Amino acid sequence: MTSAAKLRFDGRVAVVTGAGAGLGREYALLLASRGAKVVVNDLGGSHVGEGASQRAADVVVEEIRKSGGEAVADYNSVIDGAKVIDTAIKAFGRVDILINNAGILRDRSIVKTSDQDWDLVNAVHLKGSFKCTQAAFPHMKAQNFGRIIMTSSNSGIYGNFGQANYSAAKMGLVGLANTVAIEGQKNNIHCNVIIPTAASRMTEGILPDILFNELKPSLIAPVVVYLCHESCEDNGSYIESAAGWATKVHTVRGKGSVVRPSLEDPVTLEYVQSAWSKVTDMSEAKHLNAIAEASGSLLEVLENLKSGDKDAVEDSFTFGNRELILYALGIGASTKNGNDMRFLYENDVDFSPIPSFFVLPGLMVTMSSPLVSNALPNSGADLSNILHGEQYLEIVDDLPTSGKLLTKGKVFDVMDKGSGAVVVTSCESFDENGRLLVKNQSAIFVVGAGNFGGKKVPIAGVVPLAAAPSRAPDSSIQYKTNEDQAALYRLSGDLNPLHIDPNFARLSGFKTPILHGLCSLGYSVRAVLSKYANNNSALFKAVKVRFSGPVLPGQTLKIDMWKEGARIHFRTLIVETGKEVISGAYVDLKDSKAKL
Ligand SMILES: CCCCCCC[C@@H](O)CC(=O)SCCNC(=O)CCNC(=O)[C@H](O)C(C)(C)COP(=O)(O)OP(=O)(O)OC[C@H]1O[C@@H](n2cnc3c(N)ncnc32)[C@H](O)[C@@H]1OP(=O)(O)O
Repeated sequence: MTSAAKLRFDGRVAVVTGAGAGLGREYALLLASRGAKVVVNDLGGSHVGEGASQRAADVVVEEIRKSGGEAVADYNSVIDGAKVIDTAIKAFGRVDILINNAGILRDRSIVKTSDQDWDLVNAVHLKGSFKCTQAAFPHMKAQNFGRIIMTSSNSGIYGNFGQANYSAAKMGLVGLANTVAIEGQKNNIHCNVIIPTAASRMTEGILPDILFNELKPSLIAPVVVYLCHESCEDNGSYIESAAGWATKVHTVRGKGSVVRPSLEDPVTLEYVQSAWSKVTDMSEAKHLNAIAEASGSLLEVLENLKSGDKDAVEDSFTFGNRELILYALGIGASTKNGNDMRFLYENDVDFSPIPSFFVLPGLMVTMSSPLVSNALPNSGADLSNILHGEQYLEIVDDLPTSGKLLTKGKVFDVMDKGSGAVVVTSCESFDENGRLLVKNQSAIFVVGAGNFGGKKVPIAGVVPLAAAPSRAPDSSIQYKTNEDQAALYRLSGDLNPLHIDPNFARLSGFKTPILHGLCSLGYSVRAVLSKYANNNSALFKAVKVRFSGPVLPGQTLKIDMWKEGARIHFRTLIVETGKEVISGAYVDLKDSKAKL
């Protein structure tokens, strides 16, 4: 990565503040060595802002002149920015580059920070940079060229104990740069931020020796001086640099969440609490380039609230081999069964997802949002009173073995069943190309939340159960679940403590933890697939079940099946007790000529 021509600054005039030592001195020397005429500004005070001496600036000017460069000294405080810039105009007739570098430290913990400590640090860093920039700006505008650097710090970006005044000033400089960059854009005036970590009189005693020795200002200077070159197109960038390394730094914003159900609703504390994990989720954080993008996305939020889908939520779901295999293990697939290898080994030629895996995106959206509790007028729903009542899953398009799905979910129906309320949610999951892959419809039985005067019967569109034929089952398969089945299954995403924590299970009215309904569903789908589809996932179209009774981990499931054309009716019983736990259920298979 070497460039043929040396980058030059001939004809350019640069003002470097605080150039008597450290970083500023390195900038001044490098600029001068590449042909720039340099104003070496330094008040010559101590690093805590005491005293003044012309020596610091003079020494650097002398150094530049000895090497054949052109430089003048300026001893003004940066707070008198007009005077600093005037030095450049008087000596060289123009100003092209301004590196706001001067700074002091007055470290104190917040309680001990005096007004004077606060004012002085902010005055030198923030006001000084403002005053110098303000004075240089009209000259740059007139010549249609300018390069301005603001010096920030990780102390501002991340905070640092004992540096409240300095942190505030350093973050203030980021804000100042943001606006100067916008105001200068049309006149080719670029303003960028450097976030240096350098060994200097300000960092001595703060950084460990081994690091301090490696943080030479000379290793940062080329990065900053490059930002000042006419060929550098960055404007409004924050560049962090240290020890011969540099990176761009971004602010990012999460995807966020609405914190009220609709435009007509107020924001309540409880709603905020229920949405908090989404508010603080940074997994889909993005950098925004302009304030217009920030306000534009707010308008979109308002439009969505206005468009009426007040209970609509969405979430992303990422999966790959690991998730598919973990799920298969969670519903009892085993390497002992050769035909299960396609679900357990990513290098198997027929590696494929067990289709019931795709209940998970819908489950995750439903459980991670306040959809269900917001659907109920009085009593809310929480993990202690919800049971999975029914599930419908339909595969719409070919299933991938990895990807990121966007799932949109909403409340579809609410019923008052007396002993409880039933909330039906419907979710659609799309791949990254916007292709609809699966539909889920779930009925959640909220124990004790009935009797609110609601209707009892479902609206059209709630997928009905289907009674099994009255003859004896055509076939049956038994699977013994493991004592730790729920402990394994929960790793696929449903972390409801009802399935693992004995105390929580008692709170929910069960003697011991019960198995996830979707785990029993997975076992049942495996039975149908193995008996009627040779474990070929591509033949699976849809499944509908009602969870009519709880299953305990360790119990044996018996799946009775009846084949009626492409529909396989089934029920699932517990062998040890004879109780039916899945009722009115069926799997619809695709025509057997479906592509494999
Ligand atoms: C995607 C989102 C997923 C959300 C997942 C939730 C998180 C998960 O971690 C939770 C779980 O996995 S829980 C485990 C799986 N589920 C179960 O074990 C529940 C088993 N079912 C029961 O115990 C009872 O059916 C019971 C208790 C549900 C109902 O029994 P009863 O109170 O005795 O009701 P009953 O008198 O039989 O019937 C009253 C009316 O309610 C309807 N109904 C009954 N069972 C239903 C069920 N499972 N789903 C939906 N509706 C149901 C009946 O039809 C009846 O209505 P109507 O009077 O109109 O005929």
